[in-house]
Amino acid sequence: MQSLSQFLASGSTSESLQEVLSVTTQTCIEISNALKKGSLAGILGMAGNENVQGEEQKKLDVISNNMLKSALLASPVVRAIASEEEDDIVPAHTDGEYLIAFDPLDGSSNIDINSMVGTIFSIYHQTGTAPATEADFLQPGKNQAAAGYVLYGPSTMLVFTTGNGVSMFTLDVDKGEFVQTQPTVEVPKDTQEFAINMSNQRFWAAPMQSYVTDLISGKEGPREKNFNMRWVAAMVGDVHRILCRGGIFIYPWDNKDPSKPGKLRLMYEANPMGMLIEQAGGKAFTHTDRILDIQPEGIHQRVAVVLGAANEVDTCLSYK
Ligand SMILES: O=P(O)(O)OC[C@H]1O[C@](O)(COP(=O)(O)O)[C@@H](O)[C@@H]1O
Ligand SMILES: [Mg+2]
Ligand SMILES: [Mg+2]
Repeated sequence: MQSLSQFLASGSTSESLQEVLSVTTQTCIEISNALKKGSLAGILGMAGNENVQGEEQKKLDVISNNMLKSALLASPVVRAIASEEEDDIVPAHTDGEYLIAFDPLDGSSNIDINSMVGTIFSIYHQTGTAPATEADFLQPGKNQAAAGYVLYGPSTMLVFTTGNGVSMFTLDVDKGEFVQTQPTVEVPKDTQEFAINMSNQRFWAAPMQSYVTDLISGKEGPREKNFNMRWVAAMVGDVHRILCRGGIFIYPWDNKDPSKPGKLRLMYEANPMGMLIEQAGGKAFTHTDRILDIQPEGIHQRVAVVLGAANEVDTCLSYK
């Protein structure tokens, strides 16, 4: 089995992109090791701060953010970073070539119950002669040079794309390196499994209410088949399941909190996952637009997300 470094060196990935991927994934191995210690290392629980989006930070949100931030800022190929846990972008090297946006710990509410969490990253190639600014990050997701995540589950897995399909790697804990365990990934076009937080049902728009009502009506309803439901409460876990066995994941628009009509972040969650899903043959939309075409207006922008099995995404969006 190929190690990550062998895989990267054998393809067409530039040396500088290999460096960014290597720094990011090595740091994720360190995060994985920290997570394995859990309570023993005193790293669970609240940090006592809020992030820029008004969310309570867990200690591990802060720890994983600091680990990625310091490792990436030290790399000469990095031009700047943006993180869900940082108010503003952080410029690194003016002559660096890459902008990296990341969600250092996705699924924070799972940390204290020892359930799945992950790190999601999105990489853009961008050069310039002045220090990077927020405007440099405001590019549509279709410009991503690479995107991926590390899932900290029963095993630690790396899933990423550089625009030539998706491959999966598993952490060999004895060697401390990722090895390729699945060279190609394809999301089947049809599915009988959906993921949505049903507790928000009353806050959704009418078309989403109708779509989900039809799903749960099963064989006796208009869809004439039974659907199963799963919700990991960590997008990284739900998307991983879809890449492994198919399905549709939805975090729709809702009117629960008018300041957050979509919960998921465009730059740190929707764009990287959108690229992975498209590269695996699926679709990724808001209620109206292809996610990767959205021109971002701010680094912490939130969007509605409907992604996964191509035909099921089409069916969901056909409800008006
Ligand atoms: O609280 P809910 O509605 O179950 O939301 C879960 C969603 O929120 C998120 O946890 C948000 O991510 P963070 O943990 O990075 O804030 C997604 O991963 C997940 O899909
Ligand atoms: Mg997240
Ligand atoms: Mg997070």
